[in-house]
Amino acid sequence: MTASLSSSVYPFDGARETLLARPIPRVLSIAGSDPSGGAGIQADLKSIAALGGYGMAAITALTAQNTVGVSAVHVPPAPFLRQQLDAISADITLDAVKIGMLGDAAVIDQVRSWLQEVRPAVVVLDPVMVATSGDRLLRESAEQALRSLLPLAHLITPNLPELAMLLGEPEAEDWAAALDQGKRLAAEYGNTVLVKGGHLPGPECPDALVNTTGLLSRDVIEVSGPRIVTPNSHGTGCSLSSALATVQARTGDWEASLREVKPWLLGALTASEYLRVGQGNGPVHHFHHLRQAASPGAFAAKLWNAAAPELESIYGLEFIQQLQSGELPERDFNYYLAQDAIYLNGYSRVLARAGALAPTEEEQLFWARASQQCLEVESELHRNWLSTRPVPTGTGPVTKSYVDHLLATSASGSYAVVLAAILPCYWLYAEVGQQLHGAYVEAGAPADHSYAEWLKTYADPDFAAATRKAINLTDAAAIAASDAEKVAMMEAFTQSCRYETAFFDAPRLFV
Ligand SMILES: Nc1ncnc2c1ncn2[C@@H]1O[C@H](COP(=O)(O)OP(=O)(O)O)[C@@H](O)[C@H]1O
Ligand SMILES: Cc1ncc(COP(=O)(O)O)c(N)n1
Repeated sequence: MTASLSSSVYPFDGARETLLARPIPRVLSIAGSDPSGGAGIQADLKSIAALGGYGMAAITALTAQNTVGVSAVHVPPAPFLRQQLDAISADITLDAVKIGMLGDAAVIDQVRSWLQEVRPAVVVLDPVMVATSGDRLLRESAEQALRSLLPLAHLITPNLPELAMLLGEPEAEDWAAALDQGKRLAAEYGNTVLVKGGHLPGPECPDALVNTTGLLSRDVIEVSGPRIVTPNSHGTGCSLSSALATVQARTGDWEASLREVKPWLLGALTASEYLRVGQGNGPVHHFHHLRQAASPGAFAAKLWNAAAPELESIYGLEFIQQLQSGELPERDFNYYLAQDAIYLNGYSRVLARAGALAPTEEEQLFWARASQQCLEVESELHRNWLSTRPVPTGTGPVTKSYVDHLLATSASGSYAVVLAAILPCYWLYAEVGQQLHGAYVEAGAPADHSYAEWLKTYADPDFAAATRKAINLTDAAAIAASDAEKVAMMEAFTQSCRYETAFFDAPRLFV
């Protein structure tokens, strides 16, 4: 039983593969090479790394170019691009894909059929046609083929000439006309369009996410910023699109991604003067922020490494295996539920404490809501699950120790340390829940499974979103924390992880 069970509960290669957490997103750029390092895959790899991702590149075309212009383009045989793409996707899970220069229709065909097969979770398409210098990077005859790629992208990031060309219209002359075109393109292909203001005059340089299907909080989300007076705009479009792909894989939220990427790009444009590369339109400084702060996602990645062995232990527990197979004795399940209700009451107080310590109103609201939801789940447990069962009433030893640990941390720890103690209950529970629910669905969602109703509660997208947010807030708190505080965060986090495991194992020991 154990063998077949572990393969169904545990479809991936150990706890290393996680369904929710992408602290270091694996991002593939499918683009052309710019040997001067400012645009194309070179800009993409720098941008992906600058935003905390792991970058990969499948090269569609080689250009001979510098900051002044493009002198030659060589497109290798398209089937070889397909070999590159297959080699990557056969081995590596891709959290996001960014597509840039494609060169010609044969290349586009290969990319299209590969995308149709692999269906990456995040696809950002920068429909590169003409370089800043005015040189063509896509054959005119391939423009129709490029349109056929649009339905396979989640986000399209055309500049104004590209937006006009995709619609077959004259170029927009002001921001209102550009937004109007963006809306029409988004409606035509059912995806999100990023309308970019780089090619318009004026002191402001706005960008806007446009989607008319209700995916965003509004049809148009504008993020403005000052226009930097600089000739160094070579590769801004490439850098923006690959940075967005990376952050989107981490946050799952286009608006939040743009709000994170836009200031970074402004910093890169502002600091471009320090690079002194070339005589023409120089590149931007992708790593301008490096000395100022640790990269986003880095601390969350460390936490995840600490949690991975614990997750492995959880999947090995008899309780989890029996819950999955349906063979869990009812009295064990009842004990678990009763302890969970007691735990949630204590946990809710600690979430409220996080709200009290939060540095911004937005974070305060997030934790205050979480605290309230926790009490609501507790009363639902009593109403729907515990009222009809014979359950022990006292607080078990593991529940007591876990809640005491959380309360002690919340009494004396900083905001960052409290978040680190809180996080495993979100993260490990969400991971275990997704695995259990996934395995249940894979087994055909049998209605006669003793715990079918319970397993179904694990498929809650709101909880997954809240977990992602809790991870990001903890990571952000770590960036602002001192070294000593980071050590305390790691201790609080690992201790809570151990209690998570012990909590699932408690029915075996104490019933
Ligand atoms: N001078 C500038 N100052 C500030 N942001 C800029 C400037 N030029 C371009 N950007 C930003 O760079 C990104 C790329 O924009 P754009 O130049 O319109 O596209 P592309 O590089 O594809 O031609 C956008 O986010 C845009 O707002
Ligand atoms: C290989 C390659 N890909 C894309 C661009 C466009 O970059 P930009 O529009 O910023 O000049 C470029 N110049 N070279």
